[in-house]
Amino acid sequence: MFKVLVSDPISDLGIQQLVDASDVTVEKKTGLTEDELIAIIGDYDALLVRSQTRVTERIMAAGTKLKVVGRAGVGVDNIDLEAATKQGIIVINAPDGNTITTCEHTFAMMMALARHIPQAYAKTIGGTWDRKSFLGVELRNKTLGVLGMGRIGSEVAKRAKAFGMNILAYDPFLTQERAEKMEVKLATVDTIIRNADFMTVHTPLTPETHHMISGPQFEVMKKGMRIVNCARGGVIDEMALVEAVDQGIVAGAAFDVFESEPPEQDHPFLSHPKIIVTPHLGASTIEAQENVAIDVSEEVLHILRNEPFKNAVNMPPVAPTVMNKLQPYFSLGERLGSFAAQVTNQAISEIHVDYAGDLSDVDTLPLTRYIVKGVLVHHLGSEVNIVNCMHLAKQRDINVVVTQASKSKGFTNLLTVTLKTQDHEERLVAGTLLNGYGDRIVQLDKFPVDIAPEGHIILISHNDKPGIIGYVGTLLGQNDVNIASMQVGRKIIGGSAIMILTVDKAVHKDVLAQLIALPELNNAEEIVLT
Ligand SMILES: NC(=O)c1ccc[n+]([C@@H]2O[C@H](COP(=O)([O-])OP(=O)(O)OC[C@H]3O[C@@H](n4cnc5c(N)ncnc54)[C@H](O)[C@@H]3O)[C@@H](O)[C@H]2O)c1
Ligand SMILES: O=C(O)CC[C@@H](O)C(=O)O
Repeated sequence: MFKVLVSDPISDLGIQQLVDASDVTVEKKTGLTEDELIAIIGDYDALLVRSQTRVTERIMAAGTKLKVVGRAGVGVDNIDLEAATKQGIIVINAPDGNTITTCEHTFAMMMALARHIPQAYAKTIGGTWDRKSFLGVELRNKTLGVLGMGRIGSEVAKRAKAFGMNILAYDPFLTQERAEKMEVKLATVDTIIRNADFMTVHTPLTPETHHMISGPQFEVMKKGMRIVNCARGGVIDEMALVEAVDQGIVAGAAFDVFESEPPEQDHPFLSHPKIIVTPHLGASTIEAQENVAIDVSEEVLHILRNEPFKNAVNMPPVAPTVMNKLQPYFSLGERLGSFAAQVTNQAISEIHVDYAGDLSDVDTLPLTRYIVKGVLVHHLGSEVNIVNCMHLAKQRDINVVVTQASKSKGFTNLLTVTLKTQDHEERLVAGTLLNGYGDRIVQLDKFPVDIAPEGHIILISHNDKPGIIGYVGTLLGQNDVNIASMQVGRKIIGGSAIMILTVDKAVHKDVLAQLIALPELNNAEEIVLT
């Protein structure tokens, strides 16, 4: 008999199939502290949570029988995925069940913002009949900027058209073709900021999206913009937003999520007349809570019964024979994918992986998954794993093409990852596992190189002219950036060249801008491989 613990309020109807299962007993114990959970978790095979329970490393360690943690919802930021993976506990989520509900909440917020509903309500029930203070605006003919065109962003865009809005959309995976199909205009973040009347964010919180709307963006923002965040706190810089509202740049904002939840009592959003808030209610409808609970319960049953499942967000086991041969390459593959994604600036349409040498005659699918995960994780965050990455790539119209047995260029094994974009840009990164030396990147586009794929890397493209190395070294020194290693590569004297520096810490965007401004330097970008 499997024992399932439900530690957050989750829809009864949704978990009915677990309750009805003859091989499962379900117990509900909500509001437990970490220590209380640790004391009992050893008895359970599965734990079902929403967003309140923080499933920490200590809880996982105490869960000696635990096979699966199920999250009734999308975001898994309350679950320590690394600890789960280490313990061999599968973490699953329910990514589709609350999409429409959250999209509808976004509209509720947008309209409440446009028509000052919360402020007008408060005044009216307080006994003041004030019709002058609450002049609103229509959505019709306004431009809506959508940042993040995944499940929720796409549904928002679809509905915004029915309101007669013009939609500018940005997502690193949104191709021109898909944008046209969805009847939205593909735009850059900068274009959206400068032109939209309303802007709504639907991205996960990743290092790249953290404060993606902050001081510099507010400085150039179209005056009078209204902003909605029903995604994750931290995508928009809260303090910079308050300043922008006070300066009259932003006409109003509606937030369902906060950088820290619940926010402190003195959080400026809670008393600002032009900022309206809800307590993370995006997914809180009867329908969505049933949907996510049904989805997650179904998956928990599959896992407990050793049946195939689909929505795992951490690493599933790989067959031992395959594991022995491929495991040494997993980290290299993921880093090559991540490197390639970070140097590709257009929407990716194809991930081409070529295996050569020792890798030309094995079933490389598990390794391909690590590469695809590396490519996607840069933009999609911790939701991507080696189970769902192929599905996520397909959803975004990204072809994954694998070839084997091409020439290994003298290496005993060679992995070559080429990302192709809708604009026919191609970025190629090749790597090898060198006996005794570990992972190396050995080719970047047309240039042979030799880099350890780790830490902070600065990639510079420049013209092969005397003195450039000196300029770069001096500028980085002036900015307190210590160079650990440096390499230059070129095909012909005086032609285009690249310089690759590994440095000891993160490089500020300003320093990259100063590098780009140096003579003969065409571009400088930072790649971070964790
Ligand atoms: N308020 C709530 O209660 C609630 C409910 C459900 C989901 N959410 C949150 O809403 C967000 C979106 O959920 P979803 O289901 O649509 O996820 P999704 O994965 O389907 O879509 C997220 C999209 O963001 C894109 N993205 C990543 N980095 C980007 C960047 N720098 N700029 C623009 N786009 C970028 C990704 O490519 C992806 O297409 C998530 O953060 C999720 O946790 C909140
Ligand atoms: O209400 C919840 O459970 C949070 C929902 C949402 O943030 C999610 O990530 O699914």
